[in-house]
Amino acid sequence: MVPMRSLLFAPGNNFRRVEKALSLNADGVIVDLEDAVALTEKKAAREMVRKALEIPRRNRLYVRVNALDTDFIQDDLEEVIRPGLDGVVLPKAESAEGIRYVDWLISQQEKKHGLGSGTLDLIPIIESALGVVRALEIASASKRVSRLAFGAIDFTLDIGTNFSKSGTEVFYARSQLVIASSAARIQPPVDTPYPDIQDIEGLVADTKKVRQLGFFGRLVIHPSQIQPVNEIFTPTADEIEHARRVVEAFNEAEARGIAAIQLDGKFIDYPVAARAKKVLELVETLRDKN
Ligand SMILES: CC(C)(COP(=O)(O)OP(=O)(O)OC[C@H]1O[C@@H](n2cnc3c(N)ncnc32)[C@H](O)[C@@H]1OP(=O)(O)O)[C@@H](O)C(=O)NCCC(=O)NCCSC(=O)C[C@@](O)(CC(=O)O)C(=O)O
Ligand SMILES: [Mg+2]
Repeated sequence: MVPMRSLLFAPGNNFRRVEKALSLNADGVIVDLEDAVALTEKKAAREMVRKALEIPRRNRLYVRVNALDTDFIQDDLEEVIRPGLDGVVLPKAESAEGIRYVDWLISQQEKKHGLGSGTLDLIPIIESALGVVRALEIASASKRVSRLAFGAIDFTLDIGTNFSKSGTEVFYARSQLVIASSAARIQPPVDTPYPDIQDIEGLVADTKKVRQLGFFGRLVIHPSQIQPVNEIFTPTADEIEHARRVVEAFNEAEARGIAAIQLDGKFIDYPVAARAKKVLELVETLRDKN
């Protein structure tokens, strides 16, 4: 599993920002060809993505192409899929057929550029009512789909409201993405960008809330959002210590034929121990990455 705690967007027509994004500690960078790029700049932005692929980096590099209902997507994919690109982010994903079509377009480019078949990752952004309703079929449409992402600003526009600090209006959609991802056996979803760049306290509170809902990782739009988001998706020393004790105590009990014990007054059984093992696995993956 590739840990994707933070995915930083950088506008595809602003090379300085793309360069800077690639030098920061976001787990992934998404060079945007869609909404952050004016119609007149779309072509130039594709060239920037190719230039960006030559920059040494520690993070995974994705490109957000334009949506399926635009005239841009085919050329976007043709002109930006090159060795070094890790994946494609598809905005406004609404159907399994759409995902399969994009999967096929990506496969053509993989063949053309000598990339292994299926190497490129695909992250659909669910940001409409129809996308939320069809989340499971979108998540299951191609082996290439590693995880879904949520886009709350377009989503709330679609359902006729706005993305509020309380997030009441997106609670159902967020949970639907978590459940669909789990049912499709893909990675947990990545949450929407938090638009109030100056409100780090609000970002932290909202991100802790979505972690509890079952998300892993968040789209970010400004360098100041990377560290707080990375921290929330990194187990703390106390969480690691607790997970170690749970696994140790459970393994000992299991060896004696017991599968229900208590530790510090709390009940431990198979699913509790499995959860603790997952925490330790995440710690190992993050260690391998650094
Ligand atoms: C918001 C703002 C313009 C503010 O700029 P400002 O210049 O005022 O910020 P400052 O604080 O002055 O920057 C201080 C220093 O950081 C550098 N710096 C800033 N941002 C950086 C960055 N991202 N990457 C690298 N570097 C960066 C800057 O260059 C400067 O560097 P330096 O000069 O060296 O000091 C800027 O952040 C920005 O462009 N963000 C990305 C916007 C974007 O890609 N949006 C599209 C994707 S979201 C989307 O589409 C979601 C969704 O799909 C979801 C839904 O549906 O819900 C939808 O539809 O909405
Ligand atoms: Mg959007």
